[in-house]
Amino acid sequence: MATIAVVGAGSWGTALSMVLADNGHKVRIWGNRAEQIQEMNEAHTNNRYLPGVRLPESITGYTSLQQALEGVQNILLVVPTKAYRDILREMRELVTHPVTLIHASKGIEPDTLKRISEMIEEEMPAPLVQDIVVLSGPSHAEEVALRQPTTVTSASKNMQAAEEVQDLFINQYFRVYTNPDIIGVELGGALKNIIALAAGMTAGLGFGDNAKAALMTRGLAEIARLGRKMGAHPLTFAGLTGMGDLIVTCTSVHSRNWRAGNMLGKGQSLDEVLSNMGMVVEGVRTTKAAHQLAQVLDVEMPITAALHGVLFDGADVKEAVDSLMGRVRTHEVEAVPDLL
Ligand SMILES: NC(=O)C1=CN([C@@H]2O[C@H](COP(=O)(O)OP(=O)(O)OC[C@H]3O[C@@H](n4cnc5c(N)ncnc54)[C@H](OP(=O)(O)O)[C@@H]3O)[C@@H](O)[C@H]2O)C=CC1
Ligand SMILES: O=C(CO)COP(=O)(O)O
Repeated sequence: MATIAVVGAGSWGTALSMVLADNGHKVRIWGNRAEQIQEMNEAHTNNRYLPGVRLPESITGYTSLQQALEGVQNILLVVPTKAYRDILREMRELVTHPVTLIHASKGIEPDTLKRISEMIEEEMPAPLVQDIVVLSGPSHAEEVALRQPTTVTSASKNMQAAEEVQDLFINQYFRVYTNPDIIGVELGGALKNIIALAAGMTAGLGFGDNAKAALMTRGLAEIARLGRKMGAHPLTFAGLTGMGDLIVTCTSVHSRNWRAGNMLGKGQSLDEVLSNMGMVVEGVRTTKAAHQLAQVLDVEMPITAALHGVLFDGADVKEAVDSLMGRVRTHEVEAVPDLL
């Protein structure tokens, strides 16, 4: 059994710590708020992020990053994407031997247009980090913490590392597959948040399941279009980290992105929505990044562009829907014209 450091004590870091603890591993979870770490160590709860859930006693909270990381072989990084650069810079001063860095976050950095594994490579190059493994899939923390059946994917350029991470996490309620397509896995997890925001918005406007299905299907088409251009394997988008995560995020009451979109659709401002949420809504920054990527790589992403207009350029939500519905008519499947 291993000792694993989990950096990030929010909902997902805590739920994944529970999976590791259930598998017999010792977990050192790091968070930056002393009162929260004290609660985790003494009451074995994390009520702000997972209310009503009791944590296994083999999870120990740390406020010292140095102590949490000392001597471990595996580090699981689960902070919001915007915190990555700072935390990685702190970590590189503390890590003394080559580690496997597992990340379970979902986002793309605006302006640099980097995926998370690329940020890790930049900030903690080899030999500090031996392997990078991404853990992603349709998995709301609230359900994992109740030990409800969940499936995810472990992706790495090094399949042996992906399999080692599969071994750490897999159990009877948490089934882990492997996939070598780290680009597709990271993009699917990050980009579905954009579509979930849009799906929440249409629900907020009072539209029904037809609109939701349209967004999910056409959303997947534009995710795959960008993904192919970025070197992902197209089939990854039909899997857990593509279609699977799109389904769960666009249809679950747990999704922060869907709920944020819903509030926007009902007329709240972006600032109001983000301050009421109290948890990370990754899709907002990722919309900015994906819109930039679409422009740089010349990929058509109409839903992303419409959402970008609403979030950052003051466009009206209803008008954004009208403009999407009124686009120039086209084929559904891009390969079809070649076949005719
Ligand atoms: N929740 C879920 O079901 C899932 C989430 N994810 C992904 O996991 C990542 C983390 O999300 P999640 O745990 O849900 O987020 P939460 O909002 O639940 O928690 C965020 C955590 O990160 C900490 N944090 C925020 N900013 C910083 C910072 N600058 N430095 C260090 N720590 C910071 C917060 O600390 P504090 O409390 O002090 O603010 C908190 O512990 C996201 O990328 C998300 O997309 C992926 C799959 C499922
Ligand atoms: O990624 C997730 C589920 O797989 C969590 O989505 P939200 O961040 O929208 O809650």
